[in-house]
Amino acid sequence: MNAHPAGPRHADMLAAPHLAERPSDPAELAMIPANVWPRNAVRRDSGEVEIAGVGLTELAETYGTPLFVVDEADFRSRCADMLAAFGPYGRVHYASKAFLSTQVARWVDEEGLSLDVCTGGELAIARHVGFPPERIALHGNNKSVDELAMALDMGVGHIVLDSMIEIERLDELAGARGVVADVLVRVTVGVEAHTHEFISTAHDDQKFGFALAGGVAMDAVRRVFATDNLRLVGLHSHIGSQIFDMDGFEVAAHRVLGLLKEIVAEFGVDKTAQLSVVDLGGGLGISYLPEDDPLPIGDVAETLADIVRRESAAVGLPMPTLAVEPGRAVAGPGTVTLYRVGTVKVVTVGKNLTRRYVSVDGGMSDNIRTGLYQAEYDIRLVSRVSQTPAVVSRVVGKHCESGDIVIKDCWLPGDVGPGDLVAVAATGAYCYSMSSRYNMVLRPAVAAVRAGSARMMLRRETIDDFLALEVTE
Ligand SMILES: Cc1ncc(COP(=O)(O)O)c(C=O)c1O
Ligand SMILES: N[C@@H](CCCC[NH3+])C(=O)O
Repeated sequence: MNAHPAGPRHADMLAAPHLAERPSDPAELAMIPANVWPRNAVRRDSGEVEIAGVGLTELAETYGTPLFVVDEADFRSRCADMLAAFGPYGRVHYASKAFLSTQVARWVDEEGLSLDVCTGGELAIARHVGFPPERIALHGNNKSVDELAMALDMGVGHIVLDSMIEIERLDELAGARGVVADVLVRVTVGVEAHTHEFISTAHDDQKFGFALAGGVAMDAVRRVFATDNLRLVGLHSHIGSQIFDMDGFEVAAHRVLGLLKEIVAEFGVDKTAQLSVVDLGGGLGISYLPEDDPLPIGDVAETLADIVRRESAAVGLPMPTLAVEPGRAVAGPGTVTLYRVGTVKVVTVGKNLTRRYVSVDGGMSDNIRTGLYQAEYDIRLVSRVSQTPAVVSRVVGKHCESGDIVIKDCWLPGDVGPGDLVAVAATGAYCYSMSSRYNMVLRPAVAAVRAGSARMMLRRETIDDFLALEVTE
């Protein structure tokens, strides 16, 4: 039974026509969907939500809001799941762009994963914690001379080549140091992954890698073989992000193995013996909404391994080492962003049509994904439960931008108001790491919770941090 009067229901559904039916039972709004929220998140009998035994109200009081709350055991268990699933076939590199801090780098190391970095900054964090360099891979479409030199000096495991200029640059740098650098060639396989345009990376018209089309990738391989100081150890492909459908990986593997066959045919089995890695990149999707249903990671690993085994057999090559680079699937689900509600406003947007704006104390500076990709999230009132019927709400931030939307349309209890705590789930990937200083809003703190206690991972930014950059005469 729907407890809300028919008129307003009609009105607010019109304001958000794509939203699912109004939850008829307030308990539905109070639930914490296990497939979206951190593994150790539960709602207590008191109504408050806890993560790993620590109440979110207490966390807000201790550290302030907005606050990223990281369930450490969740992060570590996803590393372990990845290793269990892919370990038998090869290697797992955590894509640190999703979220990196010194503590995260240590967790990744302790859990036995390798680490992908894309910049000197990410590399520096890895170096700072003594991450074993042989388990680090360096990516990036525009690595500077300094970044390449730093990677060589650290002795990283391999570097993923992305342009002809970079091949020359790295060859020279390696030669000057008297070392031979292990490299992968990043191949753009021409696949449109079923994802947002800005996060799909293997269609032809974009900036990453060497195109298979027109023989560009093969030319890059030839150039690498012609150098004195580079050793080609594998091929790399990354087709995009937040992918649920394995078809894109199948096409990618087919094309990468096709190229491998060409390489072996041209250079012979002996000269290509070291060429043993096929890296299919990252992109494994996660549940942002309760209805999202990605394949279990074990099934993903088996499917990818089957594809690579089949495709290599088809071209008469042995099964290569399969490498993957998940970022979101490791870091995403174990973190929530905790906000405090500041204001609520009901705005008339048409005849008999209103929209309710719930403003929180963060916004596009801590989560740009809604604005950039029209990303959708699950949000819950976490400081209490409410018996008030659900109302369509738009959760917005505090920035001077009408596009500063955290959640475009969602159901929240009708009495959510100033002082309430709400939390947005699955914000562990690409939220803090893509955060900005817009409007001089301080970057949130990040706290880790584990077995009933909390500690700071990254403190909140301060005005003094801003002022420290200012150069005064
Ligand atoms: C080369 C490469 N590897 C790995 C990743 C990680 O992707 P995801 O976080 O979707 O697993 C990315 C980002 O999409 C990437 O560009
Ligand atoms: N940053 C994107 C994905 C691209 C990641 C790097 N290639 C996201 O938030 O989904």
